[in-house]
Amino acid sequence: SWIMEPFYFSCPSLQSHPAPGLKPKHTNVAFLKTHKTASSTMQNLLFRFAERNNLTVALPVQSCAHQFCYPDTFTSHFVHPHTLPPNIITSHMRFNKTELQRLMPNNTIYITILREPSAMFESSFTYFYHHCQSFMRVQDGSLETFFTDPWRYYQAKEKDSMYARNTLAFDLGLDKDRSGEDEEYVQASLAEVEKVFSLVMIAEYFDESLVLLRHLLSWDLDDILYFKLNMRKASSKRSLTPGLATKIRSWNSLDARLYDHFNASLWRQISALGLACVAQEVQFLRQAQEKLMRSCFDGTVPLLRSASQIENNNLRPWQPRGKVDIMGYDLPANLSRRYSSQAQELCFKLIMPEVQYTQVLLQSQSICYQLRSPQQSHPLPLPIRRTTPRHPQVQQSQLPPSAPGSVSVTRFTNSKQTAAPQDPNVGTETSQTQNAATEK
Ligand SMILES: Nc1ncnc2c1ncn2[C@@H]1O[C@H](COP(=O)(O)OS(=O)(=O)O)[C@@H](OP(=O)(O)O)[C@H]1O
Repeated sequence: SWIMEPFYFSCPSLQSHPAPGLKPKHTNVAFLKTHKTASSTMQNLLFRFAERNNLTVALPVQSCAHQFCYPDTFTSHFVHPHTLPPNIITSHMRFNKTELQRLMPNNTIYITILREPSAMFESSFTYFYHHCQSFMRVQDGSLETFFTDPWRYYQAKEKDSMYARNTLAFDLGLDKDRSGEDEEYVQASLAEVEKVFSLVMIAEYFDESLVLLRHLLSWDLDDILYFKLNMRKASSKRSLTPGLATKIRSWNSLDARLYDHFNASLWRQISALGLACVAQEVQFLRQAQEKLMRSCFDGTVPLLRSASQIENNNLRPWQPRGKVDIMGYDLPANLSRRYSSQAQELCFKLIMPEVQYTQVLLQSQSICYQLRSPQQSHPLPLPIRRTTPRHPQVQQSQLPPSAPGSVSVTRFTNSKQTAAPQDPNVGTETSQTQNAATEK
């Protein structure tokens, strides 16, 4: 355990959720991974929980890359057969309640996460600038210009237009082109989301949301430890004037209504558990996190780096094209001398980006599938439709060699490139084109 002292403290139980530890951990979870909302951090936490508890994570077929063929509406055909029947599902998708309910066990708990729309849109505009026609039309690449006349740049029918308006509503399966002033539509949507999702986390109160999650699922504090992933470098961010933030919220008015509603309901749930008590759990969580960070990073601050500076391919986050810099971590070289392989694996997985972790999990689950059904002759899942790897830095050859049993972290930690680190932004022409066509 990485917790400083045994974690006896717990908020008093609610009738709806008995205190964690008083009933078995809930293991069937569907997390709707919305865009630019801290969802990769949350996905990593769920992947690790699944691995620790031998659970099956539904993963996309290879032709969908690492997301369920987003922005198409989710169907169970997008799920890789080697990842069935699932306990957990967490990769990007456009939500489809009926299909998910068909796929997931009956007692699945549905959760999702929202972020304040102006902050979310600013992140999305930078990240998807070269992957969304509506943004690319803005020649000077500035948010201010987009908001001089959004209708001039936005085309509702384009396949990638969901990045440019009400992305959160779209991810939830709603109509991104309805206004937040359409009261009937808003009320029906809020009611539907409330009916399906037991918890809507809020990125600005990520730790408080995790405390609620821990109570909802009867998990331990250890289960909600995380390191922040998929962060932009400070120089890739821009601060918003109040005027611009207001324009962004009004353009994304459906997202704003969703956010305001679920932010208020998060705080009602926190109050019901006890404000002081949630604050205390948050403090324990942060202390445990700091201890874990110091342990993984040799007692120093984490080695937060731009992708091009990360030597280990398996730790490089995917980089969108353009000027945005997505940060990742490198582990100290001497980790293997100081820790057991289990501790190294924890440190490694805590900082493993979405694309690589998805591939690692698919491979390890496929191996388990082979062991369960030995008549299958292929050691790796065969792609339904062969595609060029979506991210130039993640090639099939970089996958760990397949071997029965769990994937060993030492294979990853040794997988530094011998040549100079490759700039992940520089791919072949084919892979660049592929990125443009299919990227997040
Ligand atoms: N724990 C926590 N709390 C608050 N915010 C966090 C956290 N972890 C990640 N982040 C921020 O979330 C942004 C990335 O979101 P996603 O991982 O959902 O993006 S993606 O759609 O999967 O690409 C990205 O925001 P920007 O840096 O503004 O782009 C991250 O910095």
